[in-house]
Amino acid sequence: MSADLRTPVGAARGKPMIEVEQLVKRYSGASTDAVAGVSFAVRQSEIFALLGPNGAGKTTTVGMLTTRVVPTGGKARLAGIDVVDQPVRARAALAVVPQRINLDRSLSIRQNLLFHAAYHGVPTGVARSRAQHLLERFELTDHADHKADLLSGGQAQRVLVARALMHNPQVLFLDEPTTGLDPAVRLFVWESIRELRDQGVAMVLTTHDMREAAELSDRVAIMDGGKLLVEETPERLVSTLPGTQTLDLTLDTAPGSTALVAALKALPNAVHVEQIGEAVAAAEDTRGQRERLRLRLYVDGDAPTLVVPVAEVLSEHGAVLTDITIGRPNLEDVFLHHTGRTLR
Ligand SMILES: Nc1ncnc2c1ncn2[C@@H]1O[C@H](COP(=O)(O)OP(=O)(O)OP(=O)(O)O)[C@@H](O)[C@H]1O
Repeated sequence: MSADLRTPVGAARGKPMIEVEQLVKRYSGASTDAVAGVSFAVRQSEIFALLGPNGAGKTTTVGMLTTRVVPTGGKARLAGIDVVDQPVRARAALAVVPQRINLDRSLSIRQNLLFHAAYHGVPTGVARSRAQHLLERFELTDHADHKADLLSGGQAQRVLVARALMHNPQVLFLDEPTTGLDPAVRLFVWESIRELRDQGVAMVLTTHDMREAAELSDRVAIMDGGKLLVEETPERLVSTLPGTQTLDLTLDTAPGSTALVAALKALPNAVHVEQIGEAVAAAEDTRGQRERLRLRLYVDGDAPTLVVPVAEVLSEHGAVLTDITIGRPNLEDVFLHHTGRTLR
């Protein structure tokens, strides 16, 4: 990155760059709050992931922080600037990498970068050299004068990140930054995000991809029903889960599996059982109506020793095992544990 891009490399994670206090949004006509009193802070050189199922309130929260949505309560400051009292100054401090490619298709890549800089009042000379630097940094120089509508998805995503950096933001909001990208471009974008962190940028990442959240974030918040349920480092979140290994079971069973789940939970070393997603109706057979169920068993100790006892319990309850996988708890399990849902 160019020398003019913000704080020196290795800047200490220090000053709070995003400060959110009891932020509330109730859309007009709604009977409940879309965001119901959320508080958190993100420091310089920190990546904060905001995770949650559909309708949790993530977009609304980010909307308030980026001045697109007016809060109905609480406070939010970016780089010390109140987003409601001083939206223009707040917008100068922030940038958004959107999920949807919203480049001006009639302009070249370079022009897209320069227009963005002009909108933010960056002097022309500075904008030109910054654009050149970012085009090189994001390996876009060969395409700099091509129209934006000729780009591949991966190239367009790199342009979106480059464009966001044209006015040198202190706070960056990333919305599903690598969805749909091939693995190589994805790693490249991740690497660029880490470099920005090293340069002092504070980032809020919204993603449905648990691997992305685990790879990038310093802290993760899980949101549901307009509230933050937990907020911690990814490692600590995983370590607070019950059990050290997991057994994922897919089975066909009669509807209503309470007794089966209780019997699995009662097995030695089984510490917790969670249903993954909704049960799906399966074909009827001689035993009557059946459904397909996915369960995750959290196990203390050696999960393989539980495979035979699990099979016995299933057979006692007339269930047929169709798939079994041994794993370790990860961020996805944390999500499931707190929201009762998988991400997709
Ligand atoms: N403009 C709006 N007017 C009224 N209600 C809205 C508006 N935008 C969002 N909502 C409601 O606010 C709640 C939170 O929605 P929001 O889009 O913030 O959630 P989200 O976590 O971003 O979900 P997703 O992952 O689906 O994008 C939902 O109940 C949604 O229907």
